Amino acid sequence: MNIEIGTRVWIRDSVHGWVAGAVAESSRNSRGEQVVDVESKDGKTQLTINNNAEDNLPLRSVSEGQDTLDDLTQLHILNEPNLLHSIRTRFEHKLIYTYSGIVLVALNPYADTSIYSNQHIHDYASADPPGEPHIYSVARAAHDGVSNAKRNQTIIVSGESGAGKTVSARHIMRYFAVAGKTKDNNSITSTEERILATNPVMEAFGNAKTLRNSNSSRFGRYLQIYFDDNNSIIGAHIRIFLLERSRLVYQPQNERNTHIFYQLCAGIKTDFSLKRELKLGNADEYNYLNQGKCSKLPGVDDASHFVTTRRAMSSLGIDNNTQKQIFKLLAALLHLGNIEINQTSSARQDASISTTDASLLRAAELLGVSAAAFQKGLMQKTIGVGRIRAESEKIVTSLNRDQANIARDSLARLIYTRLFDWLVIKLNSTLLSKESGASDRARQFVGVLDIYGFEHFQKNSFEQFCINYANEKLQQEFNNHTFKLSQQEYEREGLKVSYINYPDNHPCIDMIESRVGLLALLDEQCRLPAGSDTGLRTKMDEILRPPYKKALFSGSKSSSLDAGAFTIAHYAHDVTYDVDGFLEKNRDVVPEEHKNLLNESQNPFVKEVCTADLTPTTPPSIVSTPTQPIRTPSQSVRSPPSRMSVNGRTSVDELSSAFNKGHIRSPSAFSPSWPPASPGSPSSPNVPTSRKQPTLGGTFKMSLNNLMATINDTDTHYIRCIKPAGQENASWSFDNQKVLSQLRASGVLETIRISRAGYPSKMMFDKFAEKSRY
Ligand SMILES: Nc1ncnc2c1ncn2[C@@H]1O[C@H](COP(=O)(O)OP(=O)(O)OP(=O)(O)O)[C@@H](O)[C@H]1O
Repeated sequence: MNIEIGTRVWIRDSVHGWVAGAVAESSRNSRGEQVVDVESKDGKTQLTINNNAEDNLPLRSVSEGQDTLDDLTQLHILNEPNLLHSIRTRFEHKLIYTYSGIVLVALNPYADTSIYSNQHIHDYASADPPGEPHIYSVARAAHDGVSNAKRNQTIIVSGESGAGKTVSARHIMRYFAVAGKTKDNNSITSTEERILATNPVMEAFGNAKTLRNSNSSRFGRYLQIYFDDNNSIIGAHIRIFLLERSRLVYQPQNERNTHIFYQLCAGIKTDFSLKRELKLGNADEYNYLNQGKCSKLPGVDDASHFVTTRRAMSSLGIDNNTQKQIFKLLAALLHLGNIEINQTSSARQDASISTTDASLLRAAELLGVSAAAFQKGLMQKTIGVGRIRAESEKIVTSLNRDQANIARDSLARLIYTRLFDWLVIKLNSTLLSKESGASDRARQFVGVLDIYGFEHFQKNSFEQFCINYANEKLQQEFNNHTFKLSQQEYEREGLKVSYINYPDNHPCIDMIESRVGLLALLDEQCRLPAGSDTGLRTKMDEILRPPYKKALFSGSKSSSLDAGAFTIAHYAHDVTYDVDGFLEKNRDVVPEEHKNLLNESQNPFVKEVCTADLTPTTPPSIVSTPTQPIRTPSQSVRSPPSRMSVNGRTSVDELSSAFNKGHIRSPSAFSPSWPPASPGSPSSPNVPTSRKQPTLGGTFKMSLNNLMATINDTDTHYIRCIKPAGQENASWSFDNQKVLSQLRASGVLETIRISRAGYPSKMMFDKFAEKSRY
């Protein structure tokens, strides 16, 4: 390969990612390799051209209009810097959406753009929709898939925290609510109103202020919107994933608990009777709300949000009385967090709680349990020797203060998770009721998946592992889909491409979920009487290293990390995890005392939420009509229908069945016991998990596979949200490095790699002919 003088190229830059340059000089070294001097705004850079010229010195697109293309696959020279440059140039023109083949890249402007009016929806829903990329064109394509092709659709919205997933999902939901109406009659029917009302409710209970986003979703959600024969919306169904529970009892500096608690404290200030009944004060009086030191946020009116949440709950069939019961449970949690746990002066330093502790009395009253039983339940743990067959085989011991604090927090987390799951079941029963016959009329659905993006922090634990595992599964689905589309396109064009070597992340998924994979090893340790995190780490070295040693699994790369660290080479990034706490979180066992306490409650609502056999609503089982693939807004061809049927079981189902088998645990499949607990503490009884007892990792795997089965039966549309601004979230700000790392992690660049494996450059024939004349 010889690069000529004058060739316009990109060179790597540590600050900007890539900078533009041109080859100024060229020579050969003693090995015969070409050496070039590239001139850029920063001066001259010398580079040796080897076999990786495409990566070292990518060519710059210079043709007119290439830097504002609305579909990046039309780039004459498809490479990372050209793609970045185009996205950036469009963003500077205030164009936040760009197609990259089957993916809509959505940049968060952190500013009002006035492109989401009802008029815009009608325009994109019309017979002659605008060609400009928009989230509404993706929604439109999904709508067409349902109404014309009669196939189920999924819109996968992904991206890092603050990238705009929730806002995008809201826009998609609004599109469906408004698109079916005429321009003159925009009145939304009660069905659509109810679907939109799920947003304030789910966000109040599942979103929180974090450092990265003031309205961060602390769970994943798959919302299925159902259509009847006439293509009218008749209802919806929500599945939830991975609710973050640690936030309930602990918030880092400048972060908050879920919004509902602050809304409740602010909202009942003028409702004296409710305030008296709940005995609640200001949010900053509660340990579970004040740790982040931002219980009041400038510009946020929690009281008015409370009104919105209540109104939304009412329209979803949660009447005032039930709302009051919910608030009582929330208030009980706040009082629970304020119980003062001391230690006795005895040699054993047992935990002690005063019988007159006001918070204990209030929490006990609101939960409908006797204060004495409550006090006892928080200070003791029951352990058994071997398999417990009789009461007499149980040993009750006292906890010390730290252990009692952990027990108290784990009870709070359990109650909140159950409440969240109960709420989802409640909403689902209203969104698509069997009684009204709506579920029988359901024909197709559009699913909107709003899921957390890939995570790699300084310290990564079981939570990050689960999230990244979920992202691996989605990436695999994406790779297969993109690969199939490329093949179909080549076939259509009559091109013979015998083999495309695309990057397949199957080995990584296999390492996690195969019969001797990481999850199996984890479950095995959980079932061993002497199982431990270090035991797991040793097993991983023995079993995972040999087959996967090269790229996928390795011990810690950094000597500063302890022996518990291990690294997985994920498709997006290498992530080093800390094995500490994996067993504990995977077991997620509820202490005997907590089961007893909740079982003895005299409050019917507490019993219903915390101990009853929650029977979840299931979405109608609908199989997509096998038809010819349809086209996306960017003219890509959809994947052929798969033979899998829609799996009606929800994540809630799966854990509920675990519950039915006699284990009181959260029915949310993805609500692991986030916070680390000290070994041997009441929340981490070092008892082996029985074979029948489902583990969180196992349930998570099953739920992910169910989700994948659902998605695989649908035509998929991808929205990759990108947060282009730095930490301060400034409006219309674009940081090259930040965008690049998100493009890499989101799989947008993966499509390029797949394209490169086949025919990377695409040009219309007339353009090609014109260009070739020179
Ligand atoms: N299309 C948009 N136009 C203008 N502002 C936006 C847009 N999308 C997102 N934002 C802004 O960015 C903020 C964060 O967006 P959002 O809550 O949707 O992020 P997210 O990806 O769902 O984050 P998380 O994973 O933390 O839930 C919003 O509150 C809003 O201020």
